[in-house]
Amino acid sequence: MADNNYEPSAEAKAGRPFPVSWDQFHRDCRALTWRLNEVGPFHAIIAITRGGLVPAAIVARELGIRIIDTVCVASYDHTSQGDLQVLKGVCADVAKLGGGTGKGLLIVDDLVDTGATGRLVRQMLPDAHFATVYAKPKGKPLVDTFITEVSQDTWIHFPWDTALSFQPPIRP
Ligand SMILES: O=P(O)(O)OC[C@H]1O[C@H](OP(=O)(O)OP(=O)(O)O)[C@H](O)[C@@H]1O
Ligand code: HPA
Ligand SMILES: [Mg+2]
Repeated sequence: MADNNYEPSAEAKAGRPFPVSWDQFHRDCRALTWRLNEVGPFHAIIAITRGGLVPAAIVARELGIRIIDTVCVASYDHTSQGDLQVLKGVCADVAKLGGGTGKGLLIVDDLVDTGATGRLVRQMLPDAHFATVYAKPKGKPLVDTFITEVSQDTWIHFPWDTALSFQPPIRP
């Protein structure tokens, strides 16, 4: 019997796959850092877990930043904005460095899609600089610096979520 409550995943809705290799991701993070180097200096980096952890490590290495905090966010249903839960906020030492509003702090995430996560962290730290590697049109206005824009119907496959596998030829 058909399941009438079936809700396709955000990935299935997006439809257009965009696989990113480790090499490409590293290159894109470096390109992002070149731009951020023009904006800083920053007192500390705040990685939005979990996707922001990898770019944050690369950006921190390139900019020589050693104070790194996390904002831990869990989204249970990616199809609506109300389902985000902050599991851990910015720690007091880092919040103090940003004067309470985030001034001089750099927030890093792998991408913005609908902008729900970005909106949440912006509310927490309105004066922080928000950087992502990739941006989709809906979330783009929330980001201060990003490297590559992809269409809203694209689903980015990050290297930590994927593995090499056989692909059938285009012409069978
Ligand atoms: O702009 P949005 O629609 O909020 O989507 C962007 C967020 O979604 C992904 O994280 P996800 O919540 O899937 O969790 P993860 O980082 O732990 O993989 C991504 O890492 C961003 O944080
Ligand atoms: O395009 C995406 N790829 C991976 N995770 C995501 N979370 C929201 N959008 C995406
Ligand atoms: Mg994330």
